[in-house]
Amino acid sequence: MSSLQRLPWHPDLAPAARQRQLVALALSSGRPVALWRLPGASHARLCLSLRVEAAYVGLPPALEATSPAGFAFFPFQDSDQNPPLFLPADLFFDLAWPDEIQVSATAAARLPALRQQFMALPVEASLPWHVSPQPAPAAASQPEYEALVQTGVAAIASGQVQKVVSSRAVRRELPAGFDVLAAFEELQARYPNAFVSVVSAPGVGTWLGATPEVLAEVGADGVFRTMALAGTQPLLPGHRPSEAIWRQKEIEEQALVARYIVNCFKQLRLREYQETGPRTVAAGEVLHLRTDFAVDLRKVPFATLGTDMLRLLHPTSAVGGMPRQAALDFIARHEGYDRAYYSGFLGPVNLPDAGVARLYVNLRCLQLRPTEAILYAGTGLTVDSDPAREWQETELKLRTVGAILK
Ligand SMILES: C=C(O[C@H]1C=CC=C(C(=O)O)[C@@H]1O)C(=O)O
Repeated sequence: MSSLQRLPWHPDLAPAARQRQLVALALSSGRPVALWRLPGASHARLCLSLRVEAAYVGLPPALEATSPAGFAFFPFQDSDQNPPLFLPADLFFDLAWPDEIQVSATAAARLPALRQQFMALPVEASLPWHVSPQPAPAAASQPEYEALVQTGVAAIASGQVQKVVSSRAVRRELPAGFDVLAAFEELQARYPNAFVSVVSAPGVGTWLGATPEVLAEVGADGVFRTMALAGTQPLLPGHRPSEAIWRQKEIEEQALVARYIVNCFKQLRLREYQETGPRTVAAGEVLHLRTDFAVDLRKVPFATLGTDMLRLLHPTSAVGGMPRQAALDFIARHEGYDRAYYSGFLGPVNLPDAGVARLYVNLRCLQLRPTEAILYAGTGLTVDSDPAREWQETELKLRTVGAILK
C-alpha cells in the first residue's frame, strides 16, 4: 500500500544534485537504490530502501492497490545467486517535484538520523555502486553463438521446442571517467519512449538499461496491459517504421509471443481482452512488431488479474520460448552463461500512486562492474533462423545500451 507521507524538502542543492546525494546516501550505507524514468515522462524518480533484508523477497510482487509500494527487480530465473528483489519504498524522490520527499513510516521514524547522514555527505560524494559477487559471465564468440543458434534450430526442427530465445553476454571496458548517473541521463535523452533505469543492490550489483517491452502494467485508468514484442530489423535512416516490411520468419516469431499471452488469459478463463496489432514500433534504432493487449479491470470479475498474469507471463516467449519449460530447459543446458537479471523484469509497484504498477522486461541492459560493463542481447529463433543473421541481430540490439560506452 502506498502509505507514504509527503514532506517539504529544501536542501541547499540543485534538483539533480539532490538526486545524486540521495544515491550517495544509499550506496555509502550499503543500501539498495533504484532510479527510473517512465516511457514518455520527462523526469526520473528514485526509490531508496532502508530495510535491506526486507528487499530479498523470493516472490514476484503482488500488483493490487493494497500491496506494498516499492520497486521490483526480478531475475530471469529465481536462484540463490540471483535473488528476486522488491525494494520497499522508504524514501521516494521525484525530480518533477524536487521540493518534496515522500517517506514510509520506517523512514519517518528515523528522520533526524537520516537528515544528519545526508548533511554529512561530502559535496559530489563518490558513488560506491554495488558490484555483483558473481563472476563475470562467459562471453560467447561469434562462432560459439552461431553454434548455439544452430543447436536451437535443430531443437526446433526435431520438435523439442517450437521457439527458443538464445542470448549472449559481451564484456566491454568502461570508458575513462565513466559516470553512471551521466549515463542514465544520456539513456533518457536518447530513448524517450523506453523505460530507463539504474538499479543497484547488495548481492545483485548495478544494472542500467533502456527497455522497450512492457511485461505487466496496471494503469491509473484501471486497465491491465501487456504486449507481444518480437521480430527485429534496423530502422533505416530516412525511413518511417510504418514502411517496414517483415519476413515470414519474424511474423511467425511474433505471432507465437502473442499466442503465448492469449494462452495465459485462457488459463485464467478470461475472454474480455482487447488485442490491437501487430504493428511496427521503433525502439531506438531497431524496429519490432508489437501486439498490445488490454483488459478493463473495472468490467471483469478478476480482482487480482495483474498479479495472476504477471506470474503466468514471466518469462514470456519473447525471452524464453515455447513451450515454456522445454525452452527454459534448452537455455539452461546450452546457453553457457548465467543471464542473471537480463530478461528478468523490473519496475515500480504502487509507487508513488496506489493501484498503479509498471513492470518491464529487462532488455537492452548492462551490468556494471568496477572496470567493465557486461552487455546482454538475445534473439528469438525459429526453424528458419540463419546463425550469421542472428549474430548480427544481437550486435544491433547491443548498440542500444552500448551507445553510452562511447
Ligand atoms: C531478447 C531480446 O529481445 C526480445 C524482444 C524483442 C525482439 C526480440 C527478437 O526479435 O528476437 C526478442 O524476442 C533482447 O533484446 O535481448
